[in-house]
Amino acid sequence: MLRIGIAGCGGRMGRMLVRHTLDTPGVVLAAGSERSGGDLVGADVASVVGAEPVGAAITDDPAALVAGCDAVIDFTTPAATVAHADLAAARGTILVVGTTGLGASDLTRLSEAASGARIVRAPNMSVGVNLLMALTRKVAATLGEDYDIEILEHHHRHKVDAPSGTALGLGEAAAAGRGVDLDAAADRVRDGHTGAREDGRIGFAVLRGGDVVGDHTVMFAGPGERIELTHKASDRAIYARGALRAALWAAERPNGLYGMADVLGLG
Ligand SMILES: NC(=O)C1=CN([C@@H]2O[C@H](COP(=O)(O)OP(=O)(O)OC[C@H]3O[C@@H](n4cnc5c(N)ncnc54)[C@H](OP(=O)(O)O)[C@@H]3O)[C@@H](O)[C@H]2O)C=CC1
Ligand SMILES: O=C(O)C1=N[C@H](C(=O)O)C[C@H](O)C1
Repeated sequence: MLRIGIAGCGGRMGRMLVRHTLDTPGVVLAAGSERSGGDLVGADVASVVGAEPVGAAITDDPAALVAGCDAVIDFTTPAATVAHADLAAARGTILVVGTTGLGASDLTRLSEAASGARIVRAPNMSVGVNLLMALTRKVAATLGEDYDIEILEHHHRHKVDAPSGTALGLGEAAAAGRGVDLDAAADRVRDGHTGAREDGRIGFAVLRGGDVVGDHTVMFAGPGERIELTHKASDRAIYARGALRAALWAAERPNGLYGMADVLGLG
């Protein structure tokens, strides 16, 4: 049995992960954490979904979380995630990272930590979105620059980072298909008198509102036609199932930094 610890177990994804850990064969709910001073600290981790106690109290000590399980699943904040990565590397604990909004220095910290731990990081753990990424790369590689690439995303009103990690991942896939660097090609914001669209750009458009779980479209707008590849999430369970699959997959792998394409065999 793989002992799972859920970082940020009181959050939207944290609760979904607790529920799925309780219901998934081969894993056991062993630990959970919340931010220091949070109301849930000290409660049984299963209580966040109203389930029978599992005998593990929610901690606000990240070291205790990492020490109390074989695999931490982390959908929290960039600052918490990099701290978990350092601790996971020191103990050889598996780390599955769903947190988005990580900066370049955070990603470097995760890479360094992966010399001491198995880390799976993905901005989206669903099977559908990872297939969409593979399709996006293929379509971008097939079409020429006369097809303008625009990436649209819509999320719930509580989301704090933009564009979404998934939208940026789709941008990376499109850029890789075209053989260009996303940082150089991306138009992440447009406002005012921007001038006409330049060839070769990859544009982003962000919507926030309501309780939308996560919608993403990659549009290839060409002369006389448009191709739109769309994924719409209606249940956060797709991310929780992917994260648990990643933890079980990583348990059989050597230390290193992996993505969902590795877990799903799409690489
Ligand atoms: N990769 C994927 O498939 C997916 C990724 N995500 C990403 O996951 C992240 C979380 O999303 P969501 O669940 O909606 O957000 P929430 O804000 O609902 O959940 C985050 C939780 O982490 C807690 N937290 C914050 N800091 C710490 C800390 N230092 N230690 C322990 N817990 C902490 C928060 O507590 P508090 O409320 O007190 O701050 C909160 O309970 C986002 O980055 C989101 O983009 C979301 C869905 C799918
Ligand atoms: O914050 C969310 O909710 C989501 N975040 C991830 C992202 O930034 O892409 C994944 C999913 O879209 C939901």
